[in-house]
This record gives sequence, structure tokens and C-alpha cells, in this order.
Amino acid sequence: MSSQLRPLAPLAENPKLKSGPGSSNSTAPGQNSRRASHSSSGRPDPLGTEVHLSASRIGPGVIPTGRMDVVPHEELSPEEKAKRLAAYAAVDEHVKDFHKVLGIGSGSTVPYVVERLCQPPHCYANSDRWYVPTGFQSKELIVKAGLNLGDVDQFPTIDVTIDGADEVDDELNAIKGGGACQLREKVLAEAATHFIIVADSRKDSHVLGQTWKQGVPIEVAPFAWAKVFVNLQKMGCEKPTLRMGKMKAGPVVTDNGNFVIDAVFSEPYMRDPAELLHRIKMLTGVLEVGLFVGMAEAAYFGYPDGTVMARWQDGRREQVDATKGLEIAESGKRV
Ligand SMILES: O=C[C@H](O)[C@H](O)[C@H](O)COP(=O)(O)O
Repeated sequence: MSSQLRPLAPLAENPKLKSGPGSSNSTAPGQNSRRASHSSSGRPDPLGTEVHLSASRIGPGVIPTGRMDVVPHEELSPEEKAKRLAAYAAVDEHVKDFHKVLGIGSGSTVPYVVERLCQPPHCYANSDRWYVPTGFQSKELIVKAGLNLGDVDQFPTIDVTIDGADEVDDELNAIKGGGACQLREKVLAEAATHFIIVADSRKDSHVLGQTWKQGVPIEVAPFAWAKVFVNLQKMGCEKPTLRMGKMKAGPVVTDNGNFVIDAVFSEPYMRDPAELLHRIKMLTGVLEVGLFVGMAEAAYFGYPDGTVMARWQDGRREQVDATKGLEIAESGKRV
């Protein structure tokens, strides 16, 4: 029977693959053939290396349009409107034309960040700008919007990272990782010159743990999860839980192939997030903790009444105008 089967052509001899995406002969849409070390702005690639082809465009059937469909603002729920307004305000206040590398966070608020970045005036800088994702979801957002996709190993210094949060305290410390992205998110937050949080008003809190009741998300090496679990209990964690998948038997597996333990700590622990972070991180098997302490420069909270409150690390609070991009959002046009 095997004699009837024709052997597959080696990849290099397959004419279809020779000019296909990812081939070294191909000139895929967008920036595939561009060397980051010689960008049109003359800005050098931080590592002086050629951009990886795989980093430019991904996914079968993905057509980078450079455009995004915008849902008319009036069609959104009050919570979604609040997220959009917070995202628009943060982009308008913190992203400048000269910022050439942006970090894009994860969650349900961040799509509005990308939406605004695809609108005037920000979109005019996009051909010469690189976007670094914090996980699968934001990678998809970047690719589908037709933006230049980069990675943190190409751009270990990022101009601005904008990300969501599960809860933010009075000092802008945050719980993150509700979507299990905290490891990459923290790397991109740390790599950023400016790390900005966007959220709706439900995340605006005084002490961590007051509104986010499911605990601190901790990414752990799979083989070590039970050991970390027991050590968290010994440390005083009231209720560690191995996060389980939905529509999947077994635990959630992160974009990095790890597990997540959600660890609830009582208020005295949560009032000193720096100490708690340090202690959890010292447990062998822990890869990253979803406590972002002293990292955010500002946080933008959208309220259901259409206002946006910006909070700063020095304690300043100010209401900001978030309506600049709404003309486009209200029309529901493609941008
Ligand atoms: O792992 C996920 C992230 O930390 C998210 O940024 C966080 O869960 C907030 O997400 P959302 O904007 O959906 O509230």
C-alpha cells in the first residue's frame, strides 16, 4: 500500500511554498522585507538585527487591512463606553508621534486602545511604529489592525505600554492577571518608559482586594504547582485555587505554557503589596505575580456618566477630556 503513495515534495522544492508567506523569497504585505535597523525614520533597531519574518505577519487567512471596524458609541453598554473613553483619553494624553515602540496589554479594555491608535492623528505615525503584544489576544489585535508586530526581544525598551487592570489602589499599585497574562504584561510594563493603566471605574479602589475578590494571580511552573500551593497556605493565603479552564478539562494554561494559582490574602497582607509581592516571588516555582507595585505612571478610569478620571502616582486626580476620538466612534465608520 505504501508503494502507491507519492512522497511529499521537500519544502524547498515546493513551488507553492517558495513564494508563500514566511518564505525567505516572499515579500509579504506590510513591513516584512524591511530591516528594523534601517527604518524610514532612521531610528536604529535596538538590537541591530534584522526583523524576524515571523514577527511581521502571522496566521493563515489574516489579511492586515490597516483598518478597524468601530462600533458606534451609542450601541455600547455603559461599561464598554467607559472602557473606550478611558482608553481614548490615555492614548491621546500619552502617545506622541515620536514614540516608535508601543506595548499593547491584554483584556477587554485594550481593544479600544488599538482602535484609537488606528484613528487620526495617531494612525499617521503607524507605518514607522512597532507594536509589542503581551499575549495571544493582543497579538491578534495588532495583526488584524495591520500594525507592525514586534517582540520584546527586538525591543527591550518600549516607549509606552498601555494595559488594563483588575484593580488599582490609591498608590496605583495594581492586581493584574485576570486573563492569565501577568508574566508578559509585567515584562512589557517594566520595559516601558511610560506604563499607563486603562480601566472602567469598577477597578478604581483604595486597597487591593476590596473589589477584586478572586485573589492575586500567580503564574507557576506546572510541575511545581502543588508545592507552591502548599507554600502559599503556609504563608497565610486563605484560599489558593488552581485556575481551571472553561470548556477545557484541567487547568488554564498560559501563553507561556504555565499554570495560574489565584491566591486570596486578607487585608493586612494586601495593604502592603510590595512585601506580599516579594514573599510570593521568593517561592520556588513561581514565575510571576500579578501584583504590579510602583510601576504605573498614571491610570485612567472611565465612568458610566461619560467622564474619565486620571490618577497619577503622586496622588493627583484630574478629570480629562476623552471626547476627541468620539466623533469617529459615533459615526461607526471604518478608520
Ligand atoms: O491577564 C489579564 C490582564 O491583566 C488584564 O489586563 C486585566 O485582567 C484587565 O482586563 P479587563 O480590561 O478585561 O478588565
